[in-house]
Amino acid sequence: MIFELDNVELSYKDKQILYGIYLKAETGKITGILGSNGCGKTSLLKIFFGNLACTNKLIRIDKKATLKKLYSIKKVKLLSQTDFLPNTIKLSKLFRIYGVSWQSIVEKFPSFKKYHNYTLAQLSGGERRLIAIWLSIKSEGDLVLLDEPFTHLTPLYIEIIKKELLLEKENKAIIITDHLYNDLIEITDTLYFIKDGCSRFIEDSSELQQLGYISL
Ligand SMILES: Nc1ncnc2c1ncn2[C@@H]1O[C@H](COP(=O)(O)OP(=O)(O)OP(=O)(O)O)[C@@H](O)[C@H]1O
Repeated sequence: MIFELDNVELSYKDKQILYGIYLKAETGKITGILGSNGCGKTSLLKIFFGNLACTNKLIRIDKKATLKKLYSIKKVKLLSQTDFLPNTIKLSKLFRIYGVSWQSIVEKFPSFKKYHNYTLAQLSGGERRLIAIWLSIKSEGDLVLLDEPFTHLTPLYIEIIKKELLLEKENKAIIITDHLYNDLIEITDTLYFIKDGCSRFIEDSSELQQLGYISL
C-alpha cells in the first residue's frame, strides 16, 4: 500500500507553518522525517492521520485521491508525543483491547512481566512510553505514525524497538520523526527534511550538515 501526502498548507492564525510538502510512505519501508524544533513535524503526522484540519492537503492511497480522514478508512496508528492511553485500565486489558499479546512484550522486556495487573498510572514515564510504542507498532495497522518514539527510552530499549520496527515494516508502512537522528537514519529507507515549511528528500545524510540541522 502506498500513502502520499501532498500540497499541505497549514497556518496558525497569521503564522504559516507548512506550504510545500510531499511525503510518501509505503508498505515495506520506514520513512523518516527530520527537522528543527517547531518546523511542523507533529502537525504533519496529525494532518496525515486526520485529526488536524489545514487549509489544503491531498492524500492519495495507491495513487487514488481521498478526501476522507485516513483513520476512518484505513487502519492507522498514531503514537503522539503526549500520553493518549487511559491511565486507569489494567495493562492486561489494554493489550486485549489492542489485540496485542502480553507475552510479546514480556519476551523482549522481561522486567515488564510483573506489570500484567498494573495500570499505566503505576508505571514510570519511560515505561508508559514503551507500552504506548509497543501497542502502536504491534497492533494491526496499514500505516503507523510515530512521533518521537525513541526520546525518553533507555539506549537498550531503543535498540530493541528499532529491530521490531524492521520486522513490522514487512506488513506496514511506517513514518517516524525523532530528534535522535542517528537511530532514525539507521532504520529508514526514505528520509525527508522539513525546513521553511517545505519538505526535501534527503539522499545522503551529509546533506543534513549543509541544511544546518547538525554541526559541520
Ligand atoms: N495549537 C497551536 N496553536 C498555535 N500554534 C501552534 C499550535 N500547535 C503548534 N503550533 C506551532 O506550529 C509550529 C509547528 O509545531 P509542531 O509541533 O508541528 O512542530 P515540531 O516540528 O513537531 O516541533 P518539535 O520538534 O519541537 O516537537 C510551531 O511553531 C508551533 O509553535
